[in-house]
Amino acid sequence: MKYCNHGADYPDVTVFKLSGKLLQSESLLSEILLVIKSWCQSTGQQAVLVHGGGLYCDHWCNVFQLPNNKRNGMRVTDPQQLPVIAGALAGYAHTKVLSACKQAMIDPVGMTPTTADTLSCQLHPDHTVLGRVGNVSANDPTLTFQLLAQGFWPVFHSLATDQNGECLNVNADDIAVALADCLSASKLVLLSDTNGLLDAKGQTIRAITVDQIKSLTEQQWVSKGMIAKLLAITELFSTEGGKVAQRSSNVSEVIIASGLSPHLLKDALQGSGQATTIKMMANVHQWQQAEQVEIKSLMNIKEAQT
Ligand SMILES: Nc1ncnc2c1ncn2[C@@H]1O[C@H](COP(=O)(O)OP(=O)(O)O)[C@@H](O)[C@H]1O
Ligand SMILES: CC(=O)N[C@@H](CCC(=O)OP(=O)(O)O)C(=O)O
Repeated sequence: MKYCNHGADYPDVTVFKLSGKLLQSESLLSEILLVIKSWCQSTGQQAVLVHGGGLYCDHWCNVFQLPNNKRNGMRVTDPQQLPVIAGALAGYAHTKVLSACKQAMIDPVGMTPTTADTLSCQLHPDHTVLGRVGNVSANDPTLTFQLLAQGFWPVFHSLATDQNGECLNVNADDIAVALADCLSASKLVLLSDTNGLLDAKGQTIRAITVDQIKSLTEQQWVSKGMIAKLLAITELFSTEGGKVAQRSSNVSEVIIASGLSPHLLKDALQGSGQATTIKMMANVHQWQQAEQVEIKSLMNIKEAQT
């Protein structure tokens, strides 16, 4: 990555991704933003927001009798669907988030992921199946850093353009991961509608390491968007000689939590709530000892597999 480890002059950034499911109540959304703001004030972190809007795409595609198909949580996007999807993501959902920021006394600046070449975007490698879906990677954090330095909160939607200026639909989790990489964020927080990754009994798996992700995505009880989310996270890390090695990104911790309750989010950000934390450390026992984390449910999965 081009812009990693760029030294102390740059802000300590946490990227927060808001699922489209959290945008339905503007008052809930602004309460969530207040929790994020207060956490940033107490930790010295600077927030960059990314939002989805999948449920609005579903709704408007149904209204206009357009197809509504997904593969492992990724929307299959026909060219004829794009204007509707663009309106849902970069118009309807985006405006809702900007407006909730105002309610929370936050100064937002709305951003397209490819504005000022922040991210670069190409047609997805699986485009023969997925259609007009994009794949993003880190490129130039300059504008985002300038906005942060001036006290603004950059807010990204997930509609991007490729090198020819063609519009592509990108999964918002992928945007969040690429931004975390681009901004050398120390944390990535993915806010959805479940208390993190749930096991077969519906209990939160509180701690996993990145090298366990692949086998988790093969479990029957992990499906749909959770597969896309977990696979997106692996992009921040790489393995070397069978061991997990951190990629050039700064991210050391990813949290998957619910954004449906400000109270639960507060706990999750303090590391004490019903949420899943994904760390790079390869040895889960080491981590358990180091952080006194309860990972019984995860160990059950491992036992069941052996
Ligand atoms: N094991 C699991 N734990 C939690 N959620 C899961 C699991 N398996 C499937 N899911 C589904 O994945 C969804 C989250 O993915 P997605 O719908 O893409 O969310 P988002 O809107 O946050 O991107 C959850 O709402 C849930 O329905
Ligand atoms: C390619 C792809 O899957 N794009 C997503 C973009 C929106 C999104 O990711 O929204 P949520 O975070 O609310 O799920 C979609 O069309 O639904």
